[in-house]
Formats: sequence, C-alpha cells, structure tokens
Amino acid sequence: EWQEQGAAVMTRQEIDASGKPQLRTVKKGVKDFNFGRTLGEGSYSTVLAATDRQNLKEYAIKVLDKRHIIKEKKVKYVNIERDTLNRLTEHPGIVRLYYTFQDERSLYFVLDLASGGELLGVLKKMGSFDVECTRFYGAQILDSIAYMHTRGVIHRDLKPENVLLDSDMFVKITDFGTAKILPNPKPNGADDPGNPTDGAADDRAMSFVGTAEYVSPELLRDKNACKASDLWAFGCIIFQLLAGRPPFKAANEYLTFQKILALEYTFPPGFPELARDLVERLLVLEPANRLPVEQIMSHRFFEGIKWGKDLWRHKAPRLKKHV
Ligand SMILES: C[C@@H](Nc1nc2c(c3cc(-c4cn[nH]c4)ccc13)C(=O)N=C/C2=C\CC1CC1)C(C)(C)C
Repeated sequence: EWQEQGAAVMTRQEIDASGKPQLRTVKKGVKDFNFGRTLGEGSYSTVLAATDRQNLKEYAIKVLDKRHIIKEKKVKYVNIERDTLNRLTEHPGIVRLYYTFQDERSLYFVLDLASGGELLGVLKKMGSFDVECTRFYGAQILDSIAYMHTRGVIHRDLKPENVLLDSDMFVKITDFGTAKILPNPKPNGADDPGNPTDGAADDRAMSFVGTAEYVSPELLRDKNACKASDLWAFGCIIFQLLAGRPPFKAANEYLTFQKILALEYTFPPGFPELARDLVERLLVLEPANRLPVEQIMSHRFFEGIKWGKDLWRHKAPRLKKHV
C-alpha cells in the first residue's frame, strides 16, 4: 500500500452555514491540474508539465503506472525516491517534491518545474561552456552534492541529463530513483567519503539503463557506491562542460566500462590548466583518494566563487562557448 504524502492536504478558508470561517482541508488530486506536454520519459515514469487550476502555478508531475511498477518489482525504488526527495527539501539546487497523490491506475509526484530543461541539451546546443560558465554551473552542482551528502544521500546516477535548469537558468538536480540513503548520516558529515555503503548487500546496484559514461570504477568493480562516487561523476561533468564530450566514451557500454576501469582518457588541446588539475584529482580510481567536497570548493579552479546562499542569489552568467 503506498502511503500518500500528508502535505497533499491543503487548507482552505470557507464560511460555513452559520457564517463562521472554517478551515477545511482539501486533498489535491488529478482533477486539480491541467496536464500539458511530456517533459521526459524515465524507465518507469513519465514527467508531464501541469498547471494547478486553482493558483495557476506550474509544476512537473511525475506519473508512475502502478501495475507496471508492481510487475517490474520497482515499488522499493519509488519509495526510495520519495523518501530521498523528502529529505532534500531545503536546497535550491534540488528539484522539490510538493506532494503526492494517486488514483486507481497511477501514482503522482508533484514537483518543481525545471523549465530550462536538461543541462545536457544546453551543452549540446553550445558545443562546450567557457571557464566562467563551467565554474558557475560546476559550483551550483557541487553545492547541491555537498547538501545531499550532509543529508546522508548519495545520488549514484549524476549525469548532465539529471542536471536540469530552472527559469533563472539555475541548477535543479533530479532523478533520485537510484539514490542511496546512508543508514545514519553523521550530522557533521564526519564519515569517510570513500567508505563504501553496504553496496555488496545492495541488490539495487545501479541499473545501467541510460548512459554508462559517468559510472564510477568502484561501482563497476564491486557494485559499491559511496559519496566519492558522486564526486567521480562530478569530475566527468566538469570535463564534459569544457571539452563538449564526456571523458570516457566508447562504441558500446562494455568498452566504455573498460576505459573507466583503465582510467583511459585524454584532455583535448587547450583544456584549461586549473580545470585539468581539478579533474585529475577527481578521476582517481581509488575513491578514498579523490578530493573531498571541502577541498574541491577551495581548489583554485573555483577561486572567486562565494559558496552558500550567495551562489544562488546572483544571475547565471550568459552562456558562452569555450573556444
Ligand atoms: C530526468 C527526468 N527528466 C525530467 N525530470 C524532471 C523535469 C524535467 C523537465 C524537462 C524540461 C523542462 N522544460 N523542457 C524540458 C525535461 C526533463 C525533465 C522537471 O521539470 N521537474 C522534475 C523532473 C523529475 C523529478 C524526478 C525526481 C522525481 C526523466 C528523464 C527521468 C523523466
């Protein structure tokens, strides 16, 4: 039985027969929305644009077919995604879950609409980003990863398709279906980022649906993901923003995996020096030897970035090609 999300109830002031104002709780449902175009298709879900008919607010609604989820034994993923989203509500860089409801056929997640679409789409249009844009988007992505990790969440499938952009062209990280919630996140994030989770027992080893380019070597080798796995993916994303291609790309998934395990990649000529130094400290086979978040933030590539709230207050830089 899928527990509905309490926040689905909204209170509305209504005057009752005696003229006394009553606070009535109303539950949102499918009929409260005008559904629009399809924004994205996941393996078990479709994300549609939708408008709340009452307040005309725009949302993205992720629709999951109950029968399909049960048949494919994905109920656990759905609950993990909802629980993960419910832990990550206080950060501008993470897509926010407002409420959930269901009807006889489907489950519905009502979420932030990231109207700027996928970062990957913008990158493909631009070819590549210049240093200033890479620094800005890299910083917002890293700030969001840092927040996830302090909340005891490992994303495990970070890639440009899962980095969305909102109407201000700010980062919105999404797709937490393969996230891992660490058992008891130590509040000060003291645990060793290279310390693998119970990956071995974890039968939800990342399904290689979608792209394999960002999978970490530890996930390939021993199905273990840890916080440092997200930092490996972060290194791949920084490389790709500046180079216009991911570091590990081959004719098929198997050959891509071989390149990852052999750390076989090359920088294009003209790749900025500081970015190269940072990428080389992230694309390290041993998770424990990758730069931890704090040291990435103080790396000279991010010189001039004000971390924290300020990062989300200033306008995004105009997108320019890296020539
Ligand atoms: C990655 C995901 N794609 C997407 N997921 C979401 C979008 C989204 C928006 C556009 C878009 C907007 N404008 N133009 C394109 C393109 C793809 C999207 C959104 O706005 N809000 C929440 C989303 C997801 C929430 C999820 C955590 C539950 C897949 C491919 C899996 C469907």
